[in-house]
Amino acid sequence: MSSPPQHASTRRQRCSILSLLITFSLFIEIIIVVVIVVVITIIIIVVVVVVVVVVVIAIIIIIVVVFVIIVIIVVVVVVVVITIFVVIVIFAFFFLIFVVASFIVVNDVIVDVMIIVVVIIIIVAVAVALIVTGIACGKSTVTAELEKRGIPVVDCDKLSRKVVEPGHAVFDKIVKKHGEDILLPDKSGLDRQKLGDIVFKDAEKRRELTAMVGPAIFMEITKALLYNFAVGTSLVVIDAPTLYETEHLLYLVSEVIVVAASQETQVKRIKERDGLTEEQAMDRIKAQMPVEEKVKRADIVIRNDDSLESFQKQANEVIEQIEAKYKYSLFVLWSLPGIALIASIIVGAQFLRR
Ligand SMILES: CC(C)(COP(=O)(O)OP(=O)(O)OC[C@H]1O[C@@H](n2cnc3c(N)ncnc32)[C@H](O)[C@@H]1O)[C@@H](O)C(=O)NCCC(=O)NCCS
Ligand SMILES: Nc1ncnc2c1ncn2[C@@H]1O[C@H](COP(=O)(O)OP(=O)(O)OP(=O)(O)O)[C@@H](O)[C@H]1O
Repeated sequence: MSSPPQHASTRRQRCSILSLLITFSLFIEIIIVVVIVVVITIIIIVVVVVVVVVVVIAIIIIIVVVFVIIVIIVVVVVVVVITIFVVIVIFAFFFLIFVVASFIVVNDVIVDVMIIVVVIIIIVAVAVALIVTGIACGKSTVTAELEKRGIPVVDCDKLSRKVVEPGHAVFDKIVKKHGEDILLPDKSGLDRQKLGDIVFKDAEKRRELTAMVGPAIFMEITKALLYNFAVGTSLVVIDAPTLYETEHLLYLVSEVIVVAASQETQVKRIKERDGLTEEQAMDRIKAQMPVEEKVKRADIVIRNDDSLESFQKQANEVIEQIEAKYKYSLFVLWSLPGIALIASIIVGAQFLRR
């Protein structure tokens, strides 16, 4: 009768071992799950932190790089602008010294240097178109239209009149060379027709006269161009009938416009306009390079053998063409240094007066 209780106790023992095992395995499972959850959470946190850190660093790097690039661009632009401005102001100041000095000391070297400096300024800064014609081909008609449109015209024939007025050194040289007979009866100036009759007949005398008058005309042209540079003009037209004969101006110009007419037309117009004889007209025409030769070298040709209306129409088309081409040529860039140049002239003049 003792065996059944033994079985019961054994079963109980087994049951308690089994429940212990189950509890233990549950415990282990819970620990494993907790460990897994903790590990996954840590991994997620680490990944999120790493991603956030990387993104933040990337944003910071991008901001820094963009900022550095902007700073570099700003610094470069400021340095370049200041450098250009300072160079031009210094340049303008030294140029002024040349100008004033050349008025005080008439020294050929200074004048030459000055001219080279002006020529460089003008080539860089101002578009210069040039009108060339034979005598009575019609350039005054074109220049009148240019002036109507506000385009400055430097008229070499007018300048050649100005530099031989009494009181100018060139006037004295011409009188010294040709004697007082070359003066008007009241001695108020040169008898231009008389002088013309002499020089248009004689190539050597014409060459001598050009050598006397030419440098003074060239100085006047450079002064006029410098003035236009200083006030920021983008296009200047030089009216130079004898451009191809003298050639100096060719280095300055961006565009050569030739106004051409046949020889018969020239003679007819000279006779009508100036009251000269056929022979006097031919002397003047022959003194110049043939118009057709000039036509060959031109950039733009305007023919003037027909009616005034058709000539004016052509001239207007050409003017519109060059006006559009050079409308904005460096105006903005150069008007400021131009003002600096004028300021330098005032300061320099006071400096030299001391
Ligand atoms: C000889 C001068 C006094 C005659 O004066 P005038 O009033 O009678 O004529 P004007 O000056 O209007 O000239 C008439 C025509 O001849 C042309 N011309 C003038 N000088 C020259 C020259 N040396 N060679 C060729 N053509 C000339 C002009 O361009 C114009 O088309 C005058 O032309 C003069 O001083 N010329 C020398 C200066 C010069 O070379 N001028 C050219 C323009 S830059
Ligand atoms: N198409 C035309 N028809 C008729 N007359 C004209 C025509 N073109 C110009 N003329 C006249 O011919 C003359 C010469 O013209 P303009 O004075 O314009 O020539 P220019 O080239 O300036 O002469 P110069 O070289 O002597 O200074 C003027 O009297 C002008 O009125």
